[in-house]
Amino acid sequence: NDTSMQHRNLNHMTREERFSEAMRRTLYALKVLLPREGWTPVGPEMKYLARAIKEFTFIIHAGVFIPCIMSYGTNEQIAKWFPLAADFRIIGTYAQTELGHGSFLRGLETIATYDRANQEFIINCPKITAMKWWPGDMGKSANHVLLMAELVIDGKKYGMHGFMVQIRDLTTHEPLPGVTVGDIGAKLSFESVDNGFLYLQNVRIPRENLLSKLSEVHPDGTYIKKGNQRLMYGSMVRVRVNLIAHEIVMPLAKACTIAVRYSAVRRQGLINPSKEEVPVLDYVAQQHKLLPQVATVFMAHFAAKQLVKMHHDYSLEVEKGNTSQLPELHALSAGMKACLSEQGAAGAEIVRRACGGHGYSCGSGLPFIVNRMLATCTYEGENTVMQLQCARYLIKCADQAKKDKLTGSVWYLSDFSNMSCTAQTFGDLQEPSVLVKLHERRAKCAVQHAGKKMQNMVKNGTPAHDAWNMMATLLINAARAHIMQYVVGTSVTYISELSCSASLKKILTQLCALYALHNINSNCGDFVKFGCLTSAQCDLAQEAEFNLLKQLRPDAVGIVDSFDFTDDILQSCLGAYDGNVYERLFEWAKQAPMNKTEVHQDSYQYLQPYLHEGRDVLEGRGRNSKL
Ligand SMILES: CCCCC/C=C/C(=O)SCCNC(=O)CCNC(=O)[C@H](O)C(C)(C)COP(=O)(O)OP(=O)(O)OC[C@H]1O[C@@H](n2cnc3c(N)ncnc32)[C@H](O)[C@@H]1OP(=O)(O)O
Ligand SMILES: Cc1cc2nc3c(=O)[nH]c(=O)nc-3n(C[C@H](O)[C@H](O)[C@H](O)COP(=O)(O)OP(=O)(O)OC[C@H]3O[C@@H](n4cnc5c(N)ncnc54)[C@H](O)[C@@H]3O)c2cc1C
Repeated sequence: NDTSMQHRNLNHMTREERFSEAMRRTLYALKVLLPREGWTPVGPEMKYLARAIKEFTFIIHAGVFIPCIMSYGTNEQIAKWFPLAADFRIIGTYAQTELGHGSFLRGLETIATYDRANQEFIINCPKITAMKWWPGDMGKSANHVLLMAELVIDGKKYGMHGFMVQIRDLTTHEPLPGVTVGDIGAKLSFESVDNGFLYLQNVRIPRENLLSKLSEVHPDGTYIKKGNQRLMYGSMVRVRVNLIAHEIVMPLAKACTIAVRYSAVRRQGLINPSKEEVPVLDYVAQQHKLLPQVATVFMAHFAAKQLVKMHHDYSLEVEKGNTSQLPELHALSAGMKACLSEQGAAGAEIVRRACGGHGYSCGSGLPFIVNRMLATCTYEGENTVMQLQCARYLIKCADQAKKDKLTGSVWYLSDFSNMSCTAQTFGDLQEPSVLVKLHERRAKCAVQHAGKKMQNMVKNGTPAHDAWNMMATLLINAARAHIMQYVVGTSVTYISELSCSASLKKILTQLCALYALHNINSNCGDFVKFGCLTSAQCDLAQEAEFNLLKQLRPDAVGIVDSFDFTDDILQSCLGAYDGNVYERLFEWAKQAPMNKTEVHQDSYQYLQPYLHEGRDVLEGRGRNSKL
């Protein structure tokens, strides 16, 4: 109810206005919501903040820069930098991606050369492709960067390391000498975020600015490794784990809330010619578009909770020096981020399109969500690259499964029990245990299929790297199958262990079955090819899905209401709680800057001669058109 937190109409603001407004709101919210001395980077308030501020800034500062200080800094470095960053007395970003490289980190070109005489690092972008490009909050806000650069000592390269580099004066906010920095310009979304470019030429930083938890450089230039170097990738694992909830589950929940509510209000056409126009939500085709996406919200939420728990447990182990869980966590987080962002972004577009013309209006709030979700398929590891990382782990585990009993998320690869499906009715295929088994079998076969294809190629003389490249599509499918079985399996377990009313558990179980069946029906080629289902059973799977749509239809609005988004957070004329769609759309349109005046003077000056000629002709005074 605080007017300072009320959303202005973002769609009718310029990019610069949105950038400033997001900064004002974020800092105001932090000041109001999170007392400074008690500020913690994550907590219930932050969850509220994430929901309450449709567009906020300092995402990378809070979500990546600060956690990286914790991950890569020594205790002394954390003691120095964390309090400054937590209180926004310095603003930072995570500068890794370059103009020429984003996925292939070993190709990054920014260099940090150790100058023994002065005990400094000299930072350089040797050519234009080495310029840092994309980091959020970097263009105009950040005065520091956590710069990922190749460490060089006496001409020898030591790989990517993290360096704290100040880029702007703390008094004037002007770029420091050797620093060229700015905003990269308009993007598909994140209008309020100043994703930036950063060109560094002979910028000097003290030796102490190498974040040294995992390695350090002594004054004489001696390089010391201090732990599992793969922990250097740890920040990306953490962000991938956490972004699923905030950038995939929540936006998809908003999109579903808007689309389902609108579909319950929008009447269009007839089902029974003798009856009145129906709400479009009564069309099974509309239910088939919307309800599986609603189910995806819940299943992705349950799986994400499990992944966050896994990351938390892993982090505790890392503190004890045990990094054995890292490979599995990397594979799972990379695969989950890729597959759920793919599903989520596609799902948001499906439900947007299901809202017809008004779904194309920014007044629906849907284009904002769709465009923003598209970015999740690219940042924090481009999806294809992430799916191949997941597949790399699966192929290794499949080889290991031939001699060992596997545990964790890949346990099913060493399960050689009979997995044939005996379903005789569509009801059998709504059983959670049957759906879990089907997904495990499909995943196991997909992984084995990809592995066998590569093995045969190598046996016939193809180099392993070429076999990998040529079978990439099968490997990506195996990664998707693995994640789907993980999502279905963890969701079934989560729901079974949930202490809630029987009626709620029934709905959640139906949603879980709908998610699994929609996935089966969308990939039935795999399920038949790998012998998981017969063609007749595929028909039953479709019947089972349609039956669930019918069962869930009456509760559809209640289910999305349970996401509990306020109208102010949704910012949607179609999804407002009162359902007054048309009045809200009309009011929203009238606020458009184009409607500030009845006549748009700039365009009128061009039109005027033509209008007056038309007037004269119609009033009998003018000459007829040449035509
Ligand atoms: C709200 C909006 C916020 C938006 C914020 C956005 C921020 C960003 O986008 S930050 C930039 C994100 N960029 C990336 O994610 C880059 C993706 N690329 C990579 O992570 C790596 O280049 C790679 C994993 C694709 C390749 O790594 P590389 O070492 O070059 O090569 P390999 O594939 O041979 O891997 C070697 C070895 O290391 C293991 N490994 C790789 N990554 C990780 C990791 N994150 N954690 C743990 N282990 C990792 C990999 O599995 C291999 O292991 P083995 O199979 O045992 O050899
Ligand atoms: C909104 C947004 C915010 C971002 N924020 C940050 C940030 O704060 N900090 C930061 O450092 N970066 C940030 N990034 C950059 C982001 O991390 C990179 O864009 C991402 O890692 C992909 O790298 P790239 O753009 O160089 O694409 P490339 O790596 O050039 O990939 C281009 C395409 O090539 C294909 N490809 C690449 N490698 C392979 C492979 N091995 N196998 C098969 N196909 C492949 C894929 O189709 C891929 O889409 C952000 C990006 C966006 C869009």
